[in-house]
Amino acid sequence: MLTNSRIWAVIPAAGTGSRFGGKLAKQYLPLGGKTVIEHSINTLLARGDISAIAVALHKDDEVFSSLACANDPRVLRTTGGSERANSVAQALIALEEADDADWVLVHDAARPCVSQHDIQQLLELGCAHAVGAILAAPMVDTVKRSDKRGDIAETLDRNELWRALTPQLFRFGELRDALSYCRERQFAVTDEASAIEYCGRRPLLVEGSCRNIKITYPDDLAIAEVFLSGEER
Ligand SMILES: Nc1ccn([C@@H]2O[C@H](COP(=O)(O)OP(=O)(O)OP(=O)(O)O)[C@@H](O)[C@H]2O)c(=O)n1
Ligand SMILES: C[C@](O)(CO)[C@H](O)COP(=O)(O)O
Repeated sequence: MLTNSRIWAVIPAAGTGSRFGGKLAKQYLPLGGKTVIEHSINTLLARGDISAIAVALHKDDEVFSSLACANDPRVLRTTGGSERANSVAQALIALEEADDADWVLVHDAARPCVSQHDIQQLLELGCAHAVGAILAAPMVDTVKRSDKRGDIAETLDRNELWRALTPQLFRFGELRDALSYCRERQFAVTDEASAIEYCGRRPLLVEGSCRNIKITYPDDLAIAEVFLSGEER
């Protein structure tokens, strides 16, 4: 057993996909015979040790209820907010039975290619860590910082740089309080780890597959199709 505490999950799915474009939000686009979000949710549902999954939906969402996973007794719905962090905070509130010491995995609806292997690694290492952990991918390119004109200001040491992925794993109460702390101070929080970091804590980086892409632009969908095609995950 990974932990004596329960494990819950949150799927922020209230975004409008402004960078992707199109009429239908990217989480509902078809991908390998399902929608993008169904891959993300089904991969978590396939684990028997997740007590429930709270999905944060856009206030005008009319699609989610038509998906098969919407009828799963472990899938709860709530309305998200204008920023991703607000959507996550709302979803935590929806998990009414969670205790502060329980663990919660937060995973973007828009990351349909996450593997069971990477989730298992995250849980094994994260539940053994004092703060929690996130999946992340080491930087493979040479990285530049630009100045205001767009000229190169410096070349960064990529050996210290990682791209933050999801899922991200934290104690339920600590994450709720960290998000609230940052919201009150209007700190920019683009992932759960940054909220925890603002509170002076240092989560663990767990190396995950670079196939765990976020569908952000249209080309990403074609890449995800290739990653998911006929593959044992
Ligand atoms: N207010 C928001 C914004 C984003 N998300 C979710 O957070 C994940 C990652 O966000 P991103 O890829 O930025 O999605 P969008 O906000 O939809 O895209 P964009 O920034 O291009 O508008 C997605 O699953 C998205 O649905 C959310 O729940 N609530
Ligand atoms: C949480 C996240 O997926 C980590 O990379 C990301 O920060 C969310 O997406 P956004 O593009 O920053 O909204």
